[in-house]
Amino acid sequence: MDPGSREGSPCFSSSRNSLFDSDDDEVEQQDRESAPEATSTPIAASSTPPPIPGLFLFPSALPIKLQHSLAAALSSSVWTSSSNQVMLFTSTERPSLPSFLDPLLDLLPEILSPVLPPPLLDLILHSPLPRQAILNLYRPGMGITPHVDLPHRYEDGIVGVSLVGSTVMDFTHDGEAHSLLLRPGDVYVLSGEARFGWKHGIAYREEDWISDETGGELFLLKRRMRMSITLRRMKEGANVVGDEGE
Ligand SMILES: O=C(O)CCC(=O)C(=O)O
Ligand SMILES: [Fe+2]
Repeated sequence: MDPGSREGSPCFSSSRNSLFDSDDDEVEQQDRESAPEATSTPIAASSTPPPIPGLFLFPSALPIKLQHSLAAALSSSVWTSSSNQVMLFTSTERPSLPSFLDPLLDLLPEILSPVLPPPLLDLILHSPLPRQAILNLYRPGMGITPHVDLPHRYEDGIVGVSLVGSTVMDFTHDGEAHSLLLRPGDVYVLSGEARFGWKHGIAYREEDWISDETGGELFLLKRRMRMSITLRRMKEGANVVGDEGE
């Protein structure tokens, strides 16, 4: 089924450059099946977030039942074509994302409120700006090139949700690098410096070196399939498909 043809579905795009045919130098839509270049030597990742201002990790924030229902909905209604990345947008005409995302959106206040500063929380939860959801499917070996999500197109406060399998997200800035283990059910937020100043990416690998909490013992974690849901607010005027407005 093509979710784009569903009655009342949000604006839908699975084509690579529907919204991103711009000369922005940031990487946006990406082919995640093949590594664009040799991957640098991995740093052992840990589940403790690195000291990057504006990076927040909410470990195991999603109840197992919700993880399963989201993964099941993605499998049955989204990953039905060969595409492994799908973008959904809200707009005035289509103010909601698909209903299978509702339980996640409903839970976000409970997860984020105790930790995030109120203005950031407000932007993420209550902004009238249109919302975008990116749904990504990574098979073992797939990744995403280091990038900054387009700063002119998306607001601060990017929420990421990991499902099914673990991966390692790498953060780089001015020669500094950190790696963070993301487990199923984890939620992360990129804001401020972490969102605008640091690149984030996922190396094209089939396994990751992980260090335990103390930074001591290392073990190799084989990647399984991973699904992710990324939620962002689109800046004013950035939701017009085909009109870059820049
Ligand atoms: O899979 C993820 O958690 C990250 C996805 C991402 O960075 C993006 O789509 O811009
Ligand atoms: Fe990103």
